[in-house]
Amino acid sequence: MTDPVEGAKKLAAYKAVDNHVVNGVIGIGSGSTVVYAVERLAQRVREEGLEVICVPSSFQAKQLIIQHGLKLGDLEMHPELIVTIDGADESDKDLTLIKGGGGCLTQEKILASCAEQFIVIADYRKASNNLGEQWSRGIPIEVIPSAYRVVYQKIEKTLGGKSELRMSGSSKAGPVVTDNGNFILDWKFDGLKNNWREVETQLNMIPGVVENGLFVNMACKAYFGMSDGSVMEQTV
Ligand SMILES: O=C(CO)[C@H](O)[C@H](O)COP(=O)(O)O
Repeated sequence: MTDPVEGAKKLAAYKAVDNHVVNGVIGIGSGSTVVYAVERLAQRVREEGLEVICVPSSFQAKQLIIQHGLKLGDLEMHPELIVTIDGADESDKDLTLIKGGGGCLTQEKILASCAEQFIVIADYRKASNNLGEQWSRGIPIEVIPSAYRVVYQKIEKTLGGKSELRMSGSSKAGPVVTDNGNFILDWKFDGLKNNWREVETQLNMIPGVVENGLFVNMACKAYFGMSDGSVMEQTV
């Protein structure tokens, strides 16, 4: 693989799957790094007879599971997961994450909360000391469509910063619509906030907010693929 970023994603994903997946029910996150995790899972199923049921966090994850011929499950049938493996947009020194760059934060947080172990896989660009150092697109917040304006006004009034409604771009006129039929606000917070747990709670207390992309005290380990071909492991 010549692209260093893609190579780094693959290294992290393969190592996490090798170190953490045993027979059982697995949560599958979303994004481009997770593609490699599903690829490795499918290899292990073929080569080692690994027996896993995969619970997806998004339409994309469901498609990946099906395309690789893996067993598909859901939280109604399998509310307890041995591990969830997912990417991140940024991860700080405490493994507090920003997630939701792909708009799937709500299901991703649910799957993370149902797992004995929540493992992060990412390339070297995602590791930082403090949130906001690497990821400049803000904290994604899933909102009920009719409330997007009142939510962003309330966020700006209580927490400052600036929010933007995420737009679809050239493929469709209008805003991004999540797998749940909602909108996404990207909140660019001002400066450094220290107490992310409090911020996460404050955001979720605003009527109209479905969930936000701050994952606090959820991840137990992160694997970062590095540009030199190594994998940096971070544990809390
Ligand atoms: O939170 C997510 C999607 O909602 C992704 O995990 C996050 O955006 C990272 O994606 P990628 O692996 O493509 O860098």
